[in-house]
Amino acid sequence: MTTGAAPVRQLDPADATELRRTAEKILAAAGTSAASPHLLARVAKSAAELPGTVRHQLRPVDTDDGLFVLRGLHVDDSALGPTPAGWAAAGDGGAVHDVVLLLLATVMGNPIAWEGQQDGRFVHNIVPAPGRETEQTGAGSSVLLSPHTEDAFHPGRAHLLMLSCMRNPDRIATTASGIRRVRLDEADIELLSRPVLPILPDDAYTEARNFDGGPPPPVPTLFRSDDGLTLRFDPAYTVLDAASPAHRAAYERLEHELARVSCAVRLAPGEVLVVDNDLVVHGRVPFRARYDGTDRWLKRASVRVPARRTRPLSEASEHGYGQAAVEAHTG
Ligand SMILES: O=C(O)CCC(=O)C(=O)O
Ligand SMILES: [Fe+2]
Repeated sequence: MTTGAAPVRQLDPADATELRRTAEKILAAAGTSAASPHLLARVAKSAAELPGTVRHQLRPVDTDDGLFVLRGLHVDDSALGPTPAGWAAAGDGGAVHDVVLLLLATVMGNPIAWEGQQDGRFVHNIVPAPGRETEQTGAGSSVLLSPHTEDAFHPGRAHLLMLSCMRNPDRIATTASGIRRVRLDEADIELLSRPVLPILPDDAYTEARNFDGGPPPPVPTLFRSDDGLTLRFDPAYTVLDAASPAHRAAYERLEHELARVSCAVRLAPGEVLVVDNDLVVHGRVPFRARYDGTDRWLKRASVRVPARRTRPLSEASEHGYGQAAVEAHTG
């Protein structure tokens, strides 16, 4: 694993101030950062009016790493309040940062929410939760969160994932591995491009896990899009028994390659990691939660980018385990 390799984009201090003020105004008018038509309409309008310099820093991911770190947002630790003990306790904690992230996400595309996750909010709180230390979700801590595509089980999953850092005193790393950096031979790519392996909903989706509207669809792990190789990968929730020994061996080689090219991103307050969810799998190293109000705290937004062609057309017929992504902005 390497460290410090992520491309950095520096936000102008004046732009950071503008983002903060805009978010404060929106929050004052909406009263909460929870999803509402009023909030979303204000965000859409304000995002369209942001300066060209902000837009430039939020241009699409443009390197084979498939990610960048945006630096320079304001986070005042003393004004933030204690880190909540789990997302359910977060409520409007750090709400102004939710709105800043929603503005940034709206510049990059169309933010999505899931009815069944974190009360349908468009910005999720990623904090360790007592009793859930060993989970393979953002609530976990003591175990390695293994590299995964976000919401890999679903055809409506995000194209971009944005992680905005509120605090991270122990400099705990998010990990990221780009498919364009791995070395695999043609035979492995061919095998892994076959739709063989079902990916089940993760533990954050209780309702989807009880879905009985059809068998889990087998999906390809790799896809050669017009734009280059992309992946859909979540070993912790993949039914590997569905594959032949040769297929499983290829899958294992891919896992090893992703580990080999993995880089560690230790987010600091005011930084936002943007990963292309079709090019990069992300995870998190294990850590010991503090549960004293000073824990690591990230805000997360998921974004769809209209007219992207990085996925197989066959995804359109998947049932998505009865879950539907809600788009923030329509029309
Ligand atoms: O905690 C992290 O750095 C990443 C967690 C994660 O996988 C996510 O928020 O989607
Ligand atoms: Fe994730």
